[in-house]
Amino acid sequence: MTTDSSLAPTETPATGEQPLTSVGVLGARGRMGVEVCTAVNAAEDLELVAMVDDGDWLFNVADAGAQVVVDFTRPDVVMDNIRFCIDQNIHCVVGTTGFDDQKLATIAGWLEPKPDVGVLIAPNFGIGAVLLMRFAQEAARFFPSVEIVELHHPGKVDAPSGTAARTARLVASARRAAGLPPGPDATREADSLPGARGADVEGVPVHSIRLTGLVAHEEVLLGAAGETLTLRHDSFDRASFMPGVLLAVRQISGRPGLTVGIESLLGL
Ligand SMILES: NC(=O)C1=CN([C@@H]2O[C@H](COP(=O)(O)OP(=O)(O)OC[C@H]3O[C@@H](n4cnc5c(N)ncnc54)[C@H](O)[C@@H]3O)[C@@H](O)[C@H]2O)C=CC1
Ligand SMILES: O=C(O)C1=N[C@H](C(=O)O)C[C@H](O)C1
Repeated sequence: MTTDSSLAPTETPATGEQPLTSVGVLGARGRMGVEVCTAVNAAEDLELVAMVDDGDWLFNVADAGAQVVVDFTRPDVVMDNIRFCIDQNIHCVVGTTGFDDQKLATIAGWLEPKPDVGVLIAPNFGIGAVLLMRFAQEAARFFPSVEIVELHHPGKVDAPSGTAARTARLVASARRAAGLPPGPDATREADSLPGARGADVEGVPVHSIRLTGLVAHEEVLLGAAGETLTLRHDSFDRASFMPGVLLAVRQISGRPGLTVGIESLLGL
């Protein structure tokens, strides 16, 4: 195991005499699951011991002795998977989206009697996306207008994206802390078609685009008198998420309890 936060996906820390960390992947046949299995297989300090997808026996991960489970499944099944892992004393690294405060509180409750088990839930493992969220949070109080556009492949099951929802919440919270209204400074009252101004996440409009050819992209547009600032992140390939996923897999056993986002792992 390493605490090295170096993020090159192909870089494998020297293992010496250290035992391998056993990893199980849930959603192993999905777009992200396939990529995670490849990344774990390529890491010399990790061992892929179980690949589970819909219809497979979930106990496979426990039977195979997984110490860490990585979940990239669906918002409607992920809570059951996390509950199972906690019950089995297996650490959990979760990329699946769809978490609100209530679900996070439920997981924290499940973890109470299990002080050694770690669950990390990150709406985005891409380093650039994490930085985009941080930059948006920093910029929010300087601009009266802020809107978010997220753009994804058409197979995505949820909208808005978990990343966009979290970005909006972080922006709204930064604005509240500065004594500002959540934004935007434009009205929705004259909209002739419902939805024309996007979804409202804590007062921040979020617009979702689904387009063949895209992978995962987000823009935060901020406006003030006579100027705009556009922050944009693009994941052109799912490989972009793997350094963050592997970092979390390597660190989770040293981080018991619930962690949201990989910011703290990156020293942010
Ligand atoms: N946090 C991050 O950085 C990222 C998060 N995601 C999120 O990850 C999730 C999965 O995304 P994709 O891989 O694109 O979806 P996908 O639809 O390609 O894959 C999901 C897989 O989960 C499987 N599955 C469904 N129910 C299951 C169950 N009960 N047990 C085990 N496997 C089950 C499906 O059969 C499928 O193979 C989504 O919520 C997405 O938003 C995606 C990319 C990056
Ligand atoms: O489904 C995806 O593809 C992605 N999902 C995550 C999200 O909803 O934010 C992360 C990234 O945007 C890719």
